[in-house]
Amino acid sequence: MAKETSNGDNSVPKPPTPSPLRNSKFFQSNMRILVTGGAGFIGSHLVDRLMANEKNEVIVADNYFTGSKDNLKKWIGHPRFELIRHDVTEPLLVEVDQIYHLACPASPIFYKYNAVKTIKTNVIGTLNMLGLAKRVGARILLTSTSEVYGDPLVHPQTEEYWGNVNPIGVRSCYDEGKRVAETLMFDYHRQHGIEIRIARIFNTYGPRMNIDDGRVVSNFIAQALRRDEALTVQAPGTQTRSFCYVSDMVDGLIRLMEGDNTGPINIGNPGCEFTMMELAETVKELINPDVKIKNVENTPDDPRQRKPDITKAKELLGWEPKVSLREGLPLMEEDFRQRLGVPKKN
Ligand SMILES: NC(=O)c1ccc[n+]([C@@H]2O[C@H](COP(=O)([O-])OP(=O)(O)OC[C@H]3O[C@@H](n4cnc5c(N)ncnc54)[C@H](O)[C@@H]3O)[C@@H](O)[C@H]2O)c1
Ligand SMILES: O=C(O)[C@H]1O[C@H](OP(=O)(O)OP(=O)(O)OC[C@H]2O[C@@H](n3ccc(=O)[nH]c3=O)[C@H](O)[C@@H]2O)[C@H](O)[C@@H](O)[C@@H]1O
Repeated sequence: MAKETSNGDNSVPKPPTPSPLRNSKFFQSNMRILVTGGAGFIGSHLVDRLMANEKNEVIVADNYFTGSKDNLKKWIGHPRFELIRHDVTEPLLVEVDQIYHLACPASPIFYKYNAVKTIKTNVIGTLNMLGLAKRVGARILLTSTSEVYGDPLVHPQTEEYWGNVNPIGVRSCYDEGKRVAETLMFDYHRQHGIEIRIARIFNTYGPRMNIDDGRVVSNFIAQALRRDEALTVQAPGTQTRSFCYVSDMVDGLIRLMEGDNTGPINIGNPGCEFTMMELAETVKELINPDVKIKNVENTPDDPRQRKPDITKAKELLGWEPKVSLREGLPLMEEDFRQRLGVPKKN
């Protein structure tokens, strides 16, 4: 027997009818949102913000490589929340309206640990999430990175800058991986009409970063709080980063998802550009004036300068960061003190 079709010519199958429960009392939320990598640092803060809206139902898919259930413990068991142990390099079948695709190790130590897996996560993982978005008609946001600009020759970096990236270096699994992920997003958008959003995130810090994450802010705070450790400034110490507090970042990501622009859009804090030596001195001043600072060797291809031009974020999203580094560091210090069991002396 011929299949019933939408246009009567037997070629295009009719779309499935929505579940009869869709409009019943059992269907409570207006928006079902998937957050991949939601057990990680930025992801768990994003989940907190999304869960604060009672109209949202949130599903987290994470393989716990760098994330932890601990970051989500207040939501486990909540009727609007689900947590799935899942690796995005495998397909995932869930019915959702929006996908925040964050899954990917972010600290250089962790993304270099298994470089092949990192590139698979960026490429196959993003393909899988785009396939899901296509199947269910969901809008998808990719958390790309300022690392797509490589070791930038333009300062500050605008979204139009194509970057200066080593395609065969030790960081390539991450920065070239994210560049391919951006390409896939745009190809699915052009070819299949998928609604996409791309955020280029610049160095973000805050509570819940892994204590031994290896990134500079978490390293310096942990070193300042642990006895007999020095702040390890990697050579030459004049390299810069611009540090964005996590609540500002989450606000920017949600505005991008909710708005009308595909991006890519830089989200970061240009007001907080510091050299690594200046950052070490600020941590010393604010957290432990007795801590020593020592120079150590750097790793290959470390970008020498980085600062976002956020004109687009301001104009298109009405977004700009609010939290300065001097305000953000003490908030992170408090969280690290609790987790390390180092109370503040009065
Ligand atoms: N924090 C930053 O400064 C920064 C800057 C630029 C871009 N980003 C991007 O933002 C996202 C989140 O970064 P973060 O700082 O929260 O890092 P994070 O390492 O804390 O979180 C990443 C999460 O993804 C999960 N994950 C990794 N590989 C996975 C896989 N194959 N399948 C399922 N889950 C997987 C991890 O377990 C973890 O929970 C990443 O995509 C990262 O590239 C972060
Ligand atoms: O914002 C981004 O786009 C990217 O930024 C970071 O990459 P990176 O800037 O190299 O992050 P860190 O490892 O925190 O290094 C920042 C700087 O601090 C220096 N550093 C790091 C650690 C340390 O103990 N001491 C130190 O001086 C590094 O040499 C580097 O110059 C993140 O790790 C990436 O996930 C993210 O995509």
